[in-house]
Amino acid sequence: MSLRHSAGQLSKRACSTASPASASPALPSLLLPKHRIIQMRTFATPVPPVTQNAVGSQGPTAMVFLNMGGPSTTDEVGDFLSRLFADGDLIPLGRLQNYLGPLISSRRTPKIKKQYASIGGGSPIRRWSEHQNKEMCKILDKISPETAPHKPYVAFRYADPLTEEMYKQLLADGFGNGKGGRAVAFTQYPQYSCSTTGSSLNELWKWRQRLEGKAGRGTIQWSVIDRWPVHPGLVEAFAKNIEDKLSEYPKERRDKVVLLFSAHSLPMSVVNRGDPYPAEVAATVYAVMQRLAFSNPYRLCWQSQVGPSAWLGPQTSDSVENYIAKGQKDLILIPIAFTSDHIETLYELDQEVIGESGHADTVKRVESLNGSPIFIDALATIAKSHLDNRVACSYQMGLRFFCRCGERICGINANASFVFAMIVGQQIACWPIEFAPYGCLVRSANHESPCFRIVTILYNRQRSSAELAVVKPYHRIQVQHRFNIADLLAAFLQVTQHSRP
Ligand SMILES: C=CC1=C(C)c2cc3[nH]c(cc4nc(cc5[nH]c(cc1n2)c(C)c5CCC(=O)O)C(CCC(=O)O)=C4C)c(C)c3C=C
Ligand SMILES: [Fe+2]
Repeated sequence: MSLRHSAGQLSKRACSTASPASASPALPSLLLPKHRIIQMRTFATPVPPVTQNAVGSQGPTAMVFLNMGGPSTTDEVGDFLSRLFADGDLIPLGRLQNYLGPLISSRRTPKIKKQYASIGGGSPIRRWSEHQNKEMCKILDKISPETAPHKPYVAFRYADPLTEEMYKQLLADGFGNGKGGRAVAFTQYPQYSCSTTGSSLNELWKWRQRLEGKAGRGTIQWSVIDRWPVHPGLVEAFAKNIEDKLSEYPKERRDKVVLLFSAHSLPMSVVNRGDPYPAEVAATVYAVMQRLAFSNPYRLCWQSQVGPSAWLGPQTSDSVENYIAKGQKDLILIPIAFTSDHIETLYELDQEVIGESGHADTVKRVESLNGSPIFIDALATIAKSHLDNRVACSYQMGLRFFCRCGERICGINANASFVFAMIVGQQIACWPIEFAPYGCLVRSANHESPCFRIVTILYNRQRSSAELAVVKPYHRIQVQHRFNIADLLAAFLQVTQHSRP
């Protein structure tokens, strides 16, 4: 079997035709030498893709843009903030979430309303997201006819259209409901954070379970584009906008303009648990500078911290102040972690940082990617290679447990005696259940995710052994193998290291 077949296909096959025993060979293979693992891949049988029409296309394909969203009008600010402060993936308030969340959001609403009023009465993110997705789908129809037609959908975490609304629309449009069909969840955060993309995926998965969890066969086959921090098209789009802005400075000063990349900050508590976002943002910055042949001095700084806790620095506003105080007044601000304009570019950077710098003629900001044709082409290229590769998600997703971001979601405490595993293609990822991704899934009747084949491993702490059980909906757990949990984890790490494409 080609590695390129999606785990979704594997899971569908396993669920619809096989007894639990048919899923077992992949796991023992982890304990085998590498050549045996590769051999096993070639034995498996390819599964034809789901087709929804009779003319040979695998389409339609739903292309679902995930993002946080923003209030389109000032009247929506209250709801936007109350959803945002209710999200424990973004702002973990523990047991006090339901009490403190509404309190903080209602206190914050008047101030934030004024900010949205001053940028034209709302966030442009919905307009840009719909435009970018529509244009990307037009390109995809041309470059990927085998998965056409591509249908654009937007799922926001805190504003309309919410994930629930998008999912219901998908079902109304003929996806799922026994017909299967393919949908790609395409995060619009280029760099992965558990607080952003992670939160959107958990929300998507929650609604998938609610709306399709009991549907059985013919549910939507999901796969995920979870990050794309150094895609050449993204890098080119940023670089082009920077070159355009640099050209506004007189030639003799141009090389000395300091490029100040600015990304939304993260609380240090999130950084310290290993969230990949800071490293991925830095990777984008370095790739852009490489493309610019390091034409200018540059720095990365962080903006928009909220509340009194420690956040990743230096703060963008402090950096600008310091450079100006030292006589460096030619500065270009480059928002590097968001793909369209929003309150942090239009209000915080333009009005606060630049407006209050006293040097609005020499401190400038590059255009956000918004309608950039280079950027929209890049989106199409990223989507095309994802569709071609038929992988469920990036390898990085399997290591999500290292940053412990599933701990809270799962609601199972750290002493839980379960290990959770998923098979991604022919790979296996596993981790203590309290760190499992899509934690809600573990509690659901149907142990199958949109992307992954799920197996559960019951871990017996006293015996330090584990029992692999394939959990089928409405079936008793069937124990199939016993093995040492340390071996299993070691094998997992070995497999992921050796079998990257
Ligand atoms: C990559 C971008 C972002 C990361 C990472 C991120 C993390 C993060 N944000 C908060 C708290 C708030 N963010 C708010 C607004 C907001 N955040 C981002 C992007 C990221 N946030 C954007 C683009 C926006 C604005 C949306 C728009 O206008 O379209 C807000 C609300 C505004 C406010 O009250 O100041 C809060 C609150 C945390 C705690 C966090 C990391 C854990
Ligand atoms: Fe934020």
